[in-house]
Amino acid sequence: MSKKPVRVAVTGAAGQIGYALLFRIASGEMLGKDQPVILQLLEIPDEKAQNALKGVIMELEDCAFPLLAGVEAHSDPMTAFKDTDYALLVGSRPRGPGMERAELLAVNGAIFTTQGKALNAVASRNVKVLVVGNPANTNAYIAMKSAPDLPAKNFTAMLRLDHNRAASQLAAKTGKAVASIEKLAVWGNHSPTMYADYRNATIDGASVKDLINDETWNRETFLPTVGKRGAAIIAARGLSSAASAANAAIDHMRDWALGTNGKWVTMGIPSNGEYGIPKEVMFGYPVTCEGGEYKIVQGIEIDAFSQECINKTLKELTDEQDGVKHLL
Ligand SMILES: NC(=O)c1ccc[n+]([C@@H]2O[C@H](COP(=O)([O-])OP(=O)(O)OC[C@H]3O[C@@H](n4cnc5c(N)ncnc54)[C@H](O)[C@@H]3O)[C@@H](O)[C@H]2O)c1
Ligand SMILES: O=C(O)C[C@H](O)C(=O)O
Repeated sequence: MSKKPVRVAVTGAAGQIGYALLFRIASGEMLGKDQPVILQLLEIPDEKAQNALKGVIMELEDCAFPLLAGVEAHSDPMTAFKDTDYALLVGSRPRGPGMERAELLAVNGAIFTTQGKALNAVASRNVKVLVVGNPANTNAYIAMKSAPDLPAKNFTAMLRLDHNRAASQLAAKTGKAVASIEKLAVWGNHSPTMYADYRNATIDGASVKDLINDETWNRETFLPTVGKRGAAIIAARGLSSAASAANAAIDHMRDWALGTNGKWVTMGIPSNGEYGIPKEVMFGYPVTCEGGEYKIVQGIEIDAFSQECINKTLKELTDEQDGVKHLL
């Protein structure tokens, strides 16, 4: 018997990430090739944006996806999020050249108060929320704090693009297949302060740290390359990453919903005090997923350099949190 359709809300659906994301969700790449979906798409109540959304919906229809059980266009989060099982909060302004993501808080932060409240009021009580819009960690924190009737653990931020970027850099450095990399972690904020940590990573069982054996490369090339990759893409494309961001969103939700078979992935999640991070800070952690739940990888040794990196990214996040108190 075929499965009951699930409801997937996507905001910013007519934007560039939306365009790279929706067709893959509708084709079953996110929730499985046997899971029908109803797309509940949100755009701003502006004629141009709503027209663009209509065009995207026409294209979705023209794909005749067997798993697409319905598509709805919305301009109000209170209807877009009704009974939704999954919510991908993409809609918000991207940064331009020369900006840091934190500078977007002033223009984007309030979106997540409104949308958190709407999720609180009308979404499924088990909704899984992924915040993509930047600055993703603090926007996810705002949404979580604006939805007190939903479990805090249901709110997550996207660090998966950083995880995938780090894996790809390590594959290139070692000349090994990216799929063979295990036990990689990215700690903290989706910003240049993030700490991509390959101390425990393995390739076909061998230590990546031993294979590379170059701490200067780690500190002076790898960490800045991964941390500043978003800016490098903006400089090259004139626009922020879209296809790779959509791909990371698919990876994040698929792994959360369907499990990782013990493999470590990175998710931005509200801390419960793990690794000394204060409760509720939306922090990038290595996790494994099973049965629709994520679990932080425990027992990782934090050496002095790692602690220094974690402290730096934590400080940035707590400063961002302090700066949005007026929105909560
Ligand atoms: N976390 C990550 O790894 C990551 C990666 C890439 C991009 N991003 C961020 O994702 C966001 C979207 O990027 P994009 O390239 O798709 O931008 P875009 O400008 O192409 O599209 C954004 C869309 O969101 C819509 N929108 C704005 N406010 C909205 C609201 N309140 N409700 C619903 N829709 C709204 C806009 O009308 C627009 O169509 C940006 O903030 C960007 O910085 C995050
Ligand atoms: O860097 C940006 O502003 C977009 C995105 O967060 C990215 O990492 O590519």
